[in-house]
Amino acid sequence: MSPVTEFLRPLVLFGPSGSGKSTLVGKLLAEFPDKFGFSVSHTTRSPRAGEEDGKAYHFVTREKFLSLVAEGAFIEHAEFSKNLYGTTFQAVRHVADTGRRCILDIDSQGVRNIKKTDLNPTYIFISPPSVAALRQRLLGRGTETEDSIETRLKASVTELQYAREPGVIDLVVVNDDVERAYGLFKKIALGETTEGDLMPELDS
Ligand SMILES: Nc1ncnc2c1ncn2[C@@H]1O[C@H](COP(=O)(O)OP(=O)(O)OP(=O)(O)O)[C@@H](O)[C@H]1O
Repeated sequence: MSPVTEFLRPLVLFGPSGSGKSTLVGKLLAEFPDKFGFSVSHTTRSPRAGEEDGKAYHFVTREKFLSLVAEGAFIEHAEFSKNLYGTTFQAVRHVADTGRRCILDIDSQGVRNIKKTDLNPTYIFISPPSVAALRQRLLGRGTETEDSIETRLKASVTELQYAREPGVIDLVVVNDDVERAYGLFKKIALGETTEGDLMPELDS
């Protein structure tokens, strides 16, 4: 693979809610706005004022969305407040066509779906240093109820078990100190050869 083709392989980030995926991606996009990008999602919700079709979202009818689901066009899709949202394989490929590396923040089911395709991304697991730190960060973010934190912590066990299966991930980044974690994440994202962190035990 040429260095350019190698760089344009999508970058899949997964890891428990609160492990710091958005934080790390936010820093990367701020530092390198022209090198990386997100895919444009499909949605059945109506456009808000100023939202252009194909930019914020691909706005489609429910009927069209469901036909795309039937064709297997989506990496992942979900329903929120009666509207469907999803990421198509095509939208991810399109980012590479514009010369940027596509970043995908998805859960383990999305990873399983991508593994059935020829998209050939690099899989990075963003791990918290401990479950206690994860709980603390979810609390500190102030976006979750106590119930939602417990649900997210339970779901994190599934994500971790899957990440530990042989061959699932390429590299681990432990988000302990954010600047250290970002330094490693940046190297991987830019396609530099580097070793990842060791997967922490995370049993307590
Ligand atoms: N290394 C770090 N040390 C301390 N706090 C951190 C660190 N990294 C991120 N945080 C904080 O932890 C919280 C969770 O981080 P973030 O929202 O990036 O997680 P996420 O993995 O994107 O979660 P979700 O999957 O729910 O979107 C945020 O409030 C963030 O500011």
